[in-house]
Parts: sequence; C-alpha cells; structure tokens
Amino acid sequence: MDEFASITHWTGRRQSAEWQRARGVLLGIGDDAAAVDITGASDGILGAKHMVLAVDTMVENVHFSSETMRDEDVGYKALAANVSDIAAMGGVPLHALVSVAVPKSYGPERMRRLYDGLYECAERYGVAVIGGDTTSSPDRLVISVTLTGTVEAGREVRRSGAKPGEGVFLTGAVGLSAAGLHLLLAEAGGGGAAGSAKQRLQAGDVEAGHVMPHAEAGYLELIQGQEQDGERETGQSRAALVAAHQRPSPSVRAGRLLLEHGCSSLNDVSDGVASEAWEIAEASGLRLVLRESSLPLNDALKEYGVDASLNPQEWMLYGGEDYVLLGTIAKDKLEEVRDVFREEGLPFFEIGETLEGPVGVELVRESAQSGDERNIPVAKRGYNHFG
Ligand SMILES: Nc1ncnc2c1ncn2[C@@H]1O[C@H](COP(=O)(O)OP(=O)(O)OP(=O)(O)O)[C@@H](O)[C@H]1O
Ligand SMILES: Cc1ncc(C[n+]2csc(CCOP(=O)(O)O)c2C)c(N)n1
Ligand SMILES: [Mg+2]
Repeated sequence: MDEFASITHWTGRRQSAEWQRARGVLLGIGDDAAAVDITGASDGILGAKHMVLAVDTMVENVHFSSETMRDEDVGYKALAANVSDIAAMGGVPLHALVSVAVPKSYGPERMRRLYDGLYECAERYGVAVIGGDTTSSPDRLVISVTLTGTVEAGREVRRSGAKPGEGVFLTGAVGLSAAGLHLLLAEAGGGGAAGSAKQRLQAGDVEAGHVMPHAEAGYLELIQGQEQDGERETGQSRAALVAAHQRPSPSVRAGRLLLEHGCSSLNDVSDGVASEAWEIAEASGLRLVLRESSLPLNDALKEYGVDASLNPQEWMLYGGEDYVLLGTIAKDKLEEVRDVFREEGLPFFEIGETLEGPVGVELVRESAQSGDERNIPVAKRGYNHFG
C-alpha cells in the first residue's frame, strides 16, 4: 500500500463531514492544509473565544513498548495526552493533526489499529481529525499529535495564577499509571526493576530529607497493616492500574467546571504531582504545601504497592502520566466546587494549600504515634527525558 492509500486506510470514513462541520471544520483531510472556522464550532462557548493549541509526541521505547501498550492504546493515548493539555487550560478540544513516522515492521493493519484507538479517543472527546503527516522511520514508531481547542476569550487558566492562601486540588487519582507500567514491565519478565529505575530515589534524596524511598518503612507499614483483598479483587486492581496506564481519562469536564468557578491555576499531571506542583509554585511565586494524609491513595494502588513491597507514594508524587488536573482555587470557592463535582459524579480531592513564598513544595507528615506534624521538602523531580 502506498502512502496515500495508507492514509485513506487509516483515516477514511471515520468521521462524517457533518460531524466535523459541527466542530467548525470547513476542509478536512485531503488538501495541503485544513481549514476551520472556530467561531462556527459548536463547542458550548458563548461569546468571544480564543484558540488554545498543544502538541505532544510519543516515541516507541520511550513512551510505550510492545510490552506495555497495544497499538490501539498508543493511538488513544497519543491523543488523550493532548486532550489533557487543553483541559489544563480550561478549554474544549476540537481539531487534531496527526504526524506519524512508521517503521516497516508496522504493516497496514497495525497502523489501522493504532488509528482505531485514536478515533475512539477522538469520538469520546469530540475531536475532529483534520490532517497530519506521514513518513517512514528506520526503526521505531513516532506519533505526534497537534490539538486545537477553544476557551472563553482571556479566560484560559494558567499555571501562574495561584495566590497565597488558596486550596490545592486534584481531579482524579494519581500514581496508578506508573504502578500499571511497573506491573506491565514486571509481567513482561524482569523488566519491573529496570522499568521503575526512573521512580527510584536518587542517592542524596534521603539525606536531604526528601520524600521517603520505597525501602523506608512508615507509610508502607501503615498500609500493610490493613486488610488485603482476595483473588477476584486482585484481578480488578490489576485491570485498574493497566487501564490507567493505557487509557488515561483527561479531565475536560472538570477543567470546564473549574474555569467556570474561577479556579486560579491548573496544570495537568504528565510528569508527576511533585513536578507539576513545582511548576505552579514557580510560575506563581509561592509555597505549595501538600498534606500527606489527604493524598488520594487508591485501593488498587495500595494493594499493588503492598504486593510489590514498594511505596505507592513514590508513584503518586513522581510517577506521571496520570493526565488528571492539579490546581488551585480560593478557599471560599471550595465548597461550591466540591458540591458541583459531587453532583456531576466527578472526583475532587483537596490535597493542600498555597502559602506566601519562598517558592517550593512541601509535604506535611503527621506522626501516627504522637500526632506531631513536620514539613518535608518535596524533591523537584519527575519524569525527565534528559535526566
Ligand atoms: N498520518 C496522517 N493522519 C491523518 N491525516 C494525514 C496523515 N498524513 C497525511 N494526512 C493528511 O492527508 C492529506 C495528504 O497528505 P500529504 O502529506 O500528501 O499532503 P501535504 O501535507 O500537502 O504533503 P507535503 O508534506 O508534501 O506538503 C493532507 O490533508 C494531510 O493533512
Ligand atoms: C516503556 C515505557 N517506559 C517508561 C515510561 C514512563 N514515561 C515515559 S514518558 C513519561 C512522562 C510523560 O512524557 P512527556 O513528558 O513526553 O509527555 C513517563 C512517565 C513509559 N510510559 N513507557
Ligand atoms: Mg501539560
């Protein structure tokens, strides 16, 4: 199959012209460039709007491997990661351009499956696929998605908007994706340790008083004492962790609600809560204090941590690829937001607060015995491609 036949095989008859027109698409796949009219898009935005744009790339053996993701998952996640960036601006995702570099080992059927996943995500979030670029690759698959979205003019939610004295929240569970990756690599055989190398503490972190490594007792012992689930639940936990890794659910609806209720900053969790919290603290020039007991420790994550004798907090703070939102909002707005999220059946976890500088991120740890509290500095690290 030549290049043009391939593109048609992947993209043909996936989205009707009518469906695309509702997203403001005037001209889709097939010409030198696509043409869109954002003012004509039915995106739920009344009045003046601005465009928000994001691009995100996934590289085989960096972001995924044949052991961790099916082809459909790669397509799904490549788009979902971008949807999450648009959600983190409070925007509505609209149009995607998809660039792929395809190795010979990926025949037409594998690429078609990749696009099955991509279009599944596109349908879920209402994204029109309007173009892309196709090349060959000598060795590994690379997929890069560019996504547009819209947001009320001048209302995009930035990282720099947090003020001292606000609440810090998460719109979903964290750490599951990293635990899912660990599990998949461990099941693939011996890869567990290698796969989690990025999640291990670097020498010096312990002495510096940074958050504990998996070897340190405290947290793990605390949760180990709690009841273990049976066989059936273990299977369900595995599925939850794997799904979190392969099929993230970006918080678009949450982002829209948060914009509407005047949240002051947002960042999506791609590199880990610690890293994203640091980005908000630095951009806004303040201290961000997280409460250890308020971090949402998911049951599946807890169970896997106990089974693997690894500290799930490491995944929660430094794992990444969760694609939920971390943000800040004035404390007097917390109650109404809490209520709205409950009504809509969306998770909302209040995990800390912002304080006046110096810039940094801390974790408040309460001693189980004495009830004493101490603030531990949270290391500024997460997934780093050049680290
Ligand atoms: N991987 C892809 N996924 C979705 N659409 C694609 C993909 N590759 C190309 N397209 C779309 O298919 C059409 C034809 O692509 P093609 O690369 O031939 O055009 P082009 O961009 O004019 O080429 P050139 O790069 O030489 O300028 C364009 O509308 C392009 O956006
Ligand atoms: C096989 C395999 N090994 C390691 C990882 C972990 N990983 C890769 S990129 C990334 C952060 C987000 O990327 P970016 O910053 O590029 O958006 C993380 C946590 C994985 N997903 N698959
Ligand atoms: Mg981001």
